[in-house]
Amino acid sequence: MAGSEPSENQKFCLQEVLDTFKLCLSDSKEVYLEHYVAGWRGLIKFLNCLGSVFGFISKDAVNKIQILVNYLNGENGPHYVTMQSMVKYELENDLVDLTKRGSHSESGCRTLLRLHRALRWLELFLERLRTSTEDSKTSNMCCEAYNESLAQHHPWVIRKAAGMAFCVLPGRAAFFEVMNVGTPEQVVAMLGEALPLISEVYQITEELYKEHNMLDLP
Ligand SMILES: CCCCCCCCCCCCC/C=C/[C@@H](O)[C@H](COP(=O)(O)O)NC(=O)CCCCCCCCCCCCCCC
Repeated sequence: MAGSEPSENQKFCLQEVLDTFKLCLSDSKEVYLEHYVAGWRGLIKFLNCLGSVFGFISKDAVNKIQILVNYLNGENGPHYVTMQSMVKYELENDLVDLTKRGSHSESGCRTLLRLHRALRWLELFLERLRTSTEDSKTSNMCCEAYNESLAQHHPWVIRKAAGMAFCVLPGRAAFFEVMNVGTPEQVVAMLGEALPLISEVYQITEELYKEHNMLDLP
């Protein structure tokens, strides 16, 4: 179960994240929540390696992951096996605040939407990393990816705090080392393998939310 994944403070390994994203899709292209959440847990490990400045980001992500894990392990767990079944179940049972925050402010659907938007940031950032050169700045790549995605959903104060955190990101070489893959060439190759997987999971989720008019859940 997702709840028994290795803890967030263990050493990060990109291969592991890649493996969990590979497990995310069923034959019929449904997204397994258990593996999606495990993928995020792996990524949070990375964030935790970067230091306490990123604590406020990792805290929010961990909190959201925990909400989903609680549903998954709860009495209605079988409805939360895939994103598709979760959406169906929560909508059919009026468990989602659709226009303004009310009694379902922690629905699975709205919680997952926050992670989904962050996955777009990840996709854009990793693509920049993959095509970067030795003198590229991780802080610039991260900031550009953020402005093109998540920033549009964040209030000024969060954007400001995120911008400050980006400034202390390690340089490209140190960043690649934390990824724990091998030489920069090997990192780039693995990013090339990971990106299509992440991108497919993102697209499927995006379509699902669009189909149900849920891309702006409060
Ligand atoms: C590597 C550098 C990491 C930079 C992370 C970039 C994302 C910046 C996000 C800033 C979020 C700030 C925290 C608060 C957010 C919430 O307000 C906001 C809205 O939630 P609400 O509607 O419940 O209020 N929450 C969110 O948008 C969810 C944010 C989740 C962020 C997860 C970021 C995980 C980063 C993992 C890094 C992995 C890098 C891997 C490289 C191989």
